[in-house]
Amino acid sequence: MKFYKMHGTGNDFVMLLPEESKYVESNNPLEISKKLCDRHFGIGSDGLILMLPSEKADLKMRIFNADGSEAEMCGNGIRCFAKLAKDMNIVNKDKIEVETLAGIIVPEIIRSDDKNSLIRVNMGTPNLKPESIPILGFEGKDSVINQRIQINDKTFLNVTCVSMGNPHCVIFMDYDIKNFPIEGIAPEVEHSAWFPKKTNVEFARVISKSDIELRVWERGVGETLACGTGACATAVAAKLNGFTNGNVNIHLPGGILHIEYETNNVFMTATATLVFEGIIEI
Ligand SMILES: N[C@@H](CCC[C@H](N)C(=O)O)C(=O)O
Repeated sequence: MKFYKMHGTGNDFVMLLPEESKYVESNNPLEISKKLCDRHFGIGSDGLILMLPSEKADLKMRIFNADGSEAEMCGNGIRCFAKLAKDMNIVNKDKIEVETLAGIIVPEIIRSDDKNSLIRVNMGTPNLKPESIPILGFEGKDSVINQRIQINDKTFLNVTCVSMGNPHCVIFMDYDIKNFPIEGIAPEVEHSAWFPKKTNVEFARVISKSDIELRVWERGVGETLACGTGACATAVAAKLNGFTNGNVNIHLPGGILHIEYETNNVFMTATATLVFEGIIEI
């Protein structure tokens, strides 16, 4: 099976074109994604992305995490998706509509060469309703902003929850984020009873009105070098808390994602890169 290995700021994906995607879709995508994403016995990636025909948009994207679970959306993945679709002549325009489980998302290629493209994505409107994230324990409330949450023996003092189609639990802290023991703490949040669909977990430190340092523990993956929806959720959460303006640079281990959030829609701008292509027997 032909595949393309791509990354967006270090968040890496195995990407398939429509013919291979249709095959995988009808042959247990959960198991195939676990196999392809395995860093020792497979190609190695944070997720598997399928490119499929759509009745509602130019194309449909399905994203499977490395553990085989399906997610609603992937911000870094959709930039890679747009680059691959244009470079492989699956679409013949720079701005495309992509059907996802989080609705129609619109990436636009700003500039491009063989390996790298700069892409701006209209990521849609963030949803703050507790039942949409979903988070339990806040029934009847409009949002979960700057809340104190207890998980097992740990108390998180400033938690803000945002859905970008997928769930995000943003925890602000004044801590040396680079040395934060994320592996020992984040899984308890991801799997906590507060989040019936589990959650992505963001550990954020506000550097200035326009810059945030971030590490992300992704649902179904573990720590990744970057998370597009996580960066958007963090930018929204920071603005709601009054920490930042609408235009922020999110500094992640894999690079910088630029996020714009004024009123309704969130826009994300960053690169998408083709690493290599190959053939694997499945
Ligand atoms: N890396 C992604 C998000 C992928 C899905 C996530 N792990 C989930 O389960 O919601 C991004 O760039 O947004």
